[in-house]
Amino acid sequence: MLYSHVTPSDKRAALRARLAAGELLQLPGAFNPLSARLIEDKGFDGVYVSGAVISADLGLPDIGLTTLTEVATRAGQIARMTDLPAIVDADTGFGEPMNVARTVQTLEDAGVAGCHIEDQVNPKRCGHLDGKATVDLETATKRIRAAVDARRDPNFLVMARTDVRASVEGPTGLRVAIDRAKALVDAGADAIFPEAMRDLAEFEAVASAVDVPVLANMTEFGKSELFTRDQLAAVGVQIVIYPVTLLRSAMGAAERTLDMIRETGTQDGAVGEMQTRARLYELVDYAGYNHFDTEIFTYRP
Ligand SMILES: C[C@](O)(C(=O)O)[C@H](CC(=O)O)C(=O)O
Ligand SMILES: [Mg+2]
Repeated sequence: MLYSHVTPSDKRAALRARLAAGELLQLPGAFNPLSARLIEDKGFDGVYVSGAVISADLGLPDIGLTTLTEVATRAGQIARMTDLPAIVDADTGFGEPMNVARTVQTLEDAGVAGCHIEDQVNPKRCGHLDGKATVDLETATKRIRAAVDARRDPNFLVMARTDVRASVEGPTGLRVAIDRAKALVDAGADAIFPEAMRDLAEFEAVASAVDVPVLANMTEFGKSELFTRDQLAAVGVQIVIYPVTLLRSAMGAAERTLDMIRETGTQDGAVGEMQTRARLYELVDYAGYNHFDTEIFTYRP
């Protein structure tokens, strides 16, 4: 009822413990606070808050137009609705090292369990688009060091994302990505997000080169194939995100329903696919609110 009863520091400690135990964690992207409840209800390990989704939700392309305030607010709204840890996409940290420090403290205050900071130039773009440019290693490591120094909860997970694998300007390629991943771990990164890996062998090469958890981004229509949990576990990946999957699914269903209403004059044929009123009420825990007033939950299916 109302919100998660697990504190942000307990969520962070739990996330750390599971990663330290060598588990593989699956984090679907929540496109709103309600979907975070669904992710928890279905037994997932955590919730991802995607920059691409926050941008798309606002009708914007994912090219660094969103602000720290917008991202932290949305991440906080999502994080507070679930007992699961939430990891948020902090893009480039919203500026250079001093901004990164402020970003980390703001995200800590928002109650998330961790974030990732990438080495693209400002303004960034979606990691699976062509034409990306990355900063030099010194700037990339400074961002991570600033993030690590700024956090007040040592369990807040600072993850470094490197986009060099598929960048066209600046250093590029798998070898550079691996060297950079190692340098980012030396700078204090708790985990590595190697963006736009081409195959399982590339994930394996990164995972075996660093002694921190590695994240695999299973985004659709991108540069990486969609591997299964077991395939990724076998090559040493520990965190898997499905960043835009639920938004794409929901928007696909919305489009089909709109077409149906236009074509047939009614949504009746789509009702079977919809989440029922009863299920929605279950997710928002209407019944729990009877604690305050027994007249609130009067709905019977
Ligand atoms: C993971 C990602 O950074 C995101 O914002 O969710 C995106 C996902 C996408 O655009 O499909 C990315 O750059 O990979
Ligand atoms: Mg992003």
